[in-house]
Amino acid sequence: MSSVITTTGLTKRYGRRTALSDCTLHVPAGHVVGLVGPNGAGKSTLLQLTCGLLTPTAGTIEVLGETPHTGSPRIGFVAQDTPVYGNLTIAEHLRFGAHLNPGWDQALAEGRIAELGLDPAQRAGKLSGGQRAQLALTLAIAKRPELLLLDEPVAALDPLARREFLQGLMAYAAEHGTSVVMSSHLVADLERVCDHLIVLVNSRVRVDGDVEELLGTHHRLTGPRRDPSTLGPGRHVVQASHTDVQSTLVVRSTAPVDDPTWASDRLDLEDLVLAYMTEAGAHGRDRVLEKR
Ligand SMILES: Nc1ncnc2c1ncn2[C@@H]1O[C@H](COP(=O)(O)OP(=O)(O)OP(=O)(O)O)[C@@H](O)[C@H]1O
Repeated sequence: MSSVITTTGLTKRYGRRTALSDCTLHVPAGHVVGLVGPNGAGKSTLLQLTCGLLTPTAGTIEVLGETPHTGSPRIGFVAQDTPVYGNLTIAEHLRFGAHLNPGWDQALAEGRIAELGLDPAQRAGKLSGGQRAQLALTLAIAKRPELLLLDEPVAALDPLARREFLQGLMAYAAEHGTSVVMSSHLVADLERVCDHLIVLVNSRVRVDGDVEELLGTHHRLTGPRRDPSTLGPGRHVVQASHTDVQSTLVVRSTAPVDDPTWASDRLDLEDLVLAYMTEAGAHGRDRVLEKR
């Protein structure tokens, strides 16, 4: 499977602060990828490295087969603060986009502005936060990029606008074969649209995989209290909590857990992400339980 983003040992430090550490990833082409993690985990840093706005401190990154550089017409990037020019009208933004981008699709841009009910003569500075986000997305997709990078694109949108935005994005990506990487804290939204998930915690990649496969291999086990190390080989305990009498584990395992004293449930994506975030917060390290 071809990759749109390949990183090896990718590390970014700002002075003494490490924003991204030893990150090795293969983001498959033609997918909608969710990028999640707590505040400060390194999501924006990874997206900015991907579009060439930042350069690595160590390690390598290749995007669409080349070293990323700013201004690439092959990459559309919508930053977290959805930058637009307050004094320019929407129509002027579109003209600016057409001037800068050889593959600019004016009909797509105008059609989207009309669908959103926005007046092309309106100055961007007078738009609401959600409307600015929609304008920024329109500018990014009208470039007809091969890869679309969106940093918390739905944060400013109301629930209905969010659903419409995500449905529109999926339809667009499927129709044009565009790869999308989208960061968000709204994991339930991502579960509806993403088929690949990356979880960053404490500057490190904790999960990188196909959503279906992740949901199929993670389980919540509940049973009488015991030491999780009795689970056997090949089981990665992501999160463990105990009362006096009961243990609850979130486990990653390819083989079924055949001990009948455990009750096993599937997780949704939000539970899965929270398990990785909670465990990292509590212990800050992996706990892989292998029987020797
Ligand atoms: N320009 C900068 N100078 C110094 N430190 C920075 C800079 N940008 C980010 N950082 C630090 O790098 C770390 C990762 O930040 P980043 O913005 O990538 O996280 P994030 O996962 O996108 O967070 P959020 O969900 O809050 O947007 C944080 O500790 C942040 O304080």
